[in-house]
Amino acid sequence: MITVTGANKRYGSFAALDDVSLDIPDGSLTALLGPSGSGKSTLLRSIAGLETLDSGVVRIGDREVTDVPPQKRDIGFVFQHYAAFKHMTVRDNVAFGLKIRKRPKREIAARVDELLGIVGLDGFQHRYPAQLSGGQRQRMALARALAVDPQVLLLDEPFGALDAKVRADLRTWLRRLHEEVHVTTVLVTHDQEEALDVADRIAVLNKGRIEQVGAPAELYDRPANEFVMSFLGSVARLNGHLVRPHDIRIGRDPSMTRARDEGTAESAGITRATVERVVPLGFEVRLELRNAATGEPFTAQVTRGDAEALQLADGETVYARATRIPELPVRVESVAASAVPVTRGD
Ligand SMILES: Nc1ncnc2c1ncn2[C@@H]1O[C@H](COP(=O)(O)OP(=O)(O)OP(=O)(O)O)[C@@H](O)[C@H]1O
Repeated sequence: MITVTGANKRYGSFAALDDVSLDIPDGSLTALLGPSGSGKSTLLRSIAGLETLDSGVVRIGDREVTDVPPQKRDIGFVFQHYAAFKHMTVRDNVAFGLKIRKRPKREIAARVDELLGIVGLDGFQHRYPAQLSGGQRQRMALARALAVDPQVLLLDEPFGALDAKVRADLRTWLRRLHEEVHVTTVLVTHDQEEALDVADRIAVLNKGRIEQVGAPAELYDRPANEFVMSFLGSVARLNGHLVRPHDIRIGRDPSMTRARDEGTAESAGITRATVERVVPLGFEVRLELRNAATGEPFTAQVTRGDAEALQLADGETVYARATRIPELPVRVESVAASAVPVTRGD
């Protein structure tokens, strides 16, 4: 277990970490997710010992490490831009930590071969870093971080500099690696899809504070507040409620929800909207709509079958109704406003 308790870090008057407490269970893959500047890297670097907290305590396992230097914390660390030793082969880069620990040569050779197999770099032993692709270089970085059998693996946007396809491949690969190696892993990312895809726990950060911690599905389905809900996926605002685009039903006329029996379209929670764009996304279709009453744009996601049945075209009028409205403890006026600190949950 990694435990951070009451962590504070200021740069001048700016609070990068504002009384952060977080438990990271053994063997988990926890993502620190938040917008740029929310304090994710500062928190990770504090766990690594690369940053000194103004106050607060960091524990790794049963050891308090708050004042322990990074090299004595039993951690592996991978940055976005991994600084490999350019003049060393892949094999020597991965072996580096073991060599300085003066492990027997045979043990080092066996461990390096094993790791290169795990990260899918068999046969690349004798290449130099410049002869690897970006994705291969990051996998070498992971092998190097894992070589010394750290108690904890800390990853700061490790795939951040790679293109979308390579990122997606490496995500799948990291998840499999974690299933195999099971080292407690903390991953910093600003990409909600990456966090939902890879992590078994997510801590959402905003302005130096933790908004919510939980399993991905828990955060997605039961967000603690509008910030978490907006950050974990697309949202639309219908009749003052934040809803997911796939929780919106679209019809050609207001009676689609038995509104006639219940009163006017507005009282039944139906929104009149204009179709601005119909965007096919494979199985689903994204509808870009504009609220006829407020002029606000929003999107709805429907199946291709539903879209075809509706025969939608740009400029047409449709009616939208939320089929599911998550209960949020705090309501604010707009999605944009949810980025200001209103949602502390305390
Ligand atoms: N050495 C420093 N001096 C001054 N301010 C700093 C320093 N390091 C970080 N900050 C500020 O602290 C805040 C948090 O930074 P941090 O790097 O933890 O954010 P982040 O969530 O990781 O963002 P990003 O995804 O952009 O890296 C930012 O506003 C940043 O400008």
